[in-house]
Amino acid sequence: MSTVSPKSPAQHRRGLFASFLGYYAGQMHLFIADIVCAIVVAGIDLAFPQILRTLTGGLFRQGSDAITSALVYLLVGFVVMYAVRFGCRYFVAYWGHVMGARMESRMREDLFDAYERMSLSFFDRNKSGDLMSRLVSDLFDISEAAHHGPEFLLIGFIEVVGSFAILSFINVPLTVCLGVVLAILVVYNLRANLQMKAVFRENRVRISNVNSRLEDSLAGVRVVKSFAAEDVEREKFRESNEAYLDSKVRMYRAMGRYQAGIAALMGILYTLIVVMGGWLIAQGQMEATDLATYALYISLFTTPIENILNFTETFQKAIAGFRRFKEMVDSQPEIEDAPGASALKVTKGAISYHDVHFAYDSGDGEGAGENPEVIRGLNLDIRPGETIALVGASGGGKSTTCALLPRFYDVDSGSITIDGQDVRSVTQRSLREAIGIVQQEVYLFDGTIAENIAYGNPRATMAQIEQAAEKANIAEFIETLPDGYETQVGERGTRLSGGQKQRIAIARVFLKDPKILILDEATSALDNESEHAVQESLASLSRGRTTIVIAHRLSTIKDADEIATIDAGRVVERGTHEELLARGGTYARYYRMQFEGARA
Ligand SMILES: Nc1ncnc2c1ncn2[C@@H]1O[C@H](COP(=O)(O)OP(=O)(O)OP(=O)(O)O)[C@@H](O)[C@H]1O
Repeated sequence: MSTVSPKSPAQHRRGLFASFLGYYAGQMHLFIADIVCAIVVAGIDLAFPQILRTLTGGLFRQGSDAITSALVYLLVGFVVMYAVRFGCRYFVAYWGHVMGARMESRMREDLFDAYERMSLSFFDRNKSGDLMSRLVSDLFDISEAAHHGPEFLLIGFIEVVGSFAILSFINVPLTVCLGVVLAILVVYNLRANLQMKAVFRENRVRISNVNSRLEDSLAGVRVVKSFAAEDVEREKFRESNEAYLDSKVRMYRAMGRYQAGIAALMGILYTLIVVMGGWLIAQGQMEATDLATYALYISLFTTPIENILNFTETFQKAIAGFRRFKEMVDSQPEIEDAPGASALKVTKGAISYHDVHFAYDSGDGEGAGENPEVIRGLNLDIRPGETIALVGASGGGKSTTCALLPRFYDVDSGSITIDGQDVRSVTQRSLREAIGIVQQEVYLFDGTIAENIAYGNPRATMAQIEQAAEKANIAEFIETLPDGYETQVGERGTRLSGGQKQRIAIARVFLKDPKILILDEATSALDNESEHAVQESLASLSRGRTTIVIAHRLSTIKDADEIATIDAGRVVERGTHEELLARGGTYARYYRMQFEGARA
């Protein structure tokens, strides 16, 4: 399992906040300017009703000449004030968003780095749709909160405190009444927030299910088409889409109730103020101008509170998103280089498995001991330059045996050595550089043929790429293409045949030129003709390299130097093709089954 250092909840919250603040680094100038602009906007908004109060209370009661000359100053003053407000608003809306987008971009890079760092078992446990939704929607929520948060909170705080002070100055009894309604509003909001949190969480899970469904269906589109299973896929997608819709409906119901509740409270507040204010005016305890000004300040007082309360939705999503983000970027890969690990030195290419035990971690929280062992005391010595074929029943552990060599997973006990060096004691980079893998499933990246052959070696020259293609028996085909090596292979190599993709994968390994080779059912998916061509390329690739081959078609491996039969995670017999046939054991039985099956 990935590990996160244990911390108390308070420490965890502080750490989370500190690391969130860390993403403002390098943007401080924008952050400060954003805050200054926000303060200016809040100040101007606060000043306006007070100016109006002064005018209606004093100036507008003087003669028309005095009003006319004052209006010119007033006009100039208002133009300047609103021009400044316009500039500040623009800055907050534009640069504030840019700042948020830059933070989001940095977080996206950090998250992608974390994904790249993770061991294979992490990807066994996590759905790619979920990982994608973290990269897209979570980070968007965080960036929104990062830039709107300080601005809303600060403008809101200044307007609320400023207008409350002015409201209290204008009329105390009315402000007491306002305070009571405000207290109810806050309690109401806190309760509604608790309910909404659960709805948001559910909503997030549902959208990641939709993403996973979509991912799955698009990745398996060929299987879908070949089974004419579009309706099945549609139905599965409809289910997760409807579940998402349901959760959205619940979310909007909760939000609707919440906002309607706020509107009702505001209605009650205004009614109370007008009735109480009217009564105070009738009693001669308040001026009509003051009541009008009071009403204007109420909206300055309550609008930011509403904004802040509404913002809590974004804020909550951002907190949940940032927590998930941090959990991911702080996770340590299960497989790491040992302290002081040295580079692997392959002198001859001898491989040894010593009493290896291994179980896949099911990721359900159980300890490794609870998971069924797939490799159970496997011993295997492979001589330098030898080609050894692993055969055996499906699920016996052949692919797992191979996956342990480049440390895609770590053994639970026992050890694997290359030229006497434990694979856990050397750097993963040097280990994986020494091993070339050709699998049944070839993955080509969207790009040109040349880019795909040179994958992992961006410094490869065109001559080297062509030479690798030559050795893999694919150069001739590439040269017939109008764009040659610059031909786009399409997403996952969809524009190429299985055999062509396979030979491009082989060319990749030729270019890499590793000392050790793993061929995991590299030809099983091909027809006889393609298999023959690929087989030739593989034979030339394995020359002079220690090679482990897994193949179900025994005809393709009978030329191997040795064959090891693996059953239930152990090597049960080993020898040359002839020796094993003569022994009449498991291999001989498989061979007869396939041979007779082919003749039947
Ligand atoms: N990533 C994984 N997570 C959990 N279990 C796995 C994983 N990969 C394989 N297994 C399980 O490990 C066992 C051995 O699988 P493995 O692929 O090594 O067998 P194999 O001999 O190569 O089979 P085949 O010939 O069918 O490819 C199987 O029971 C399989 O279900």
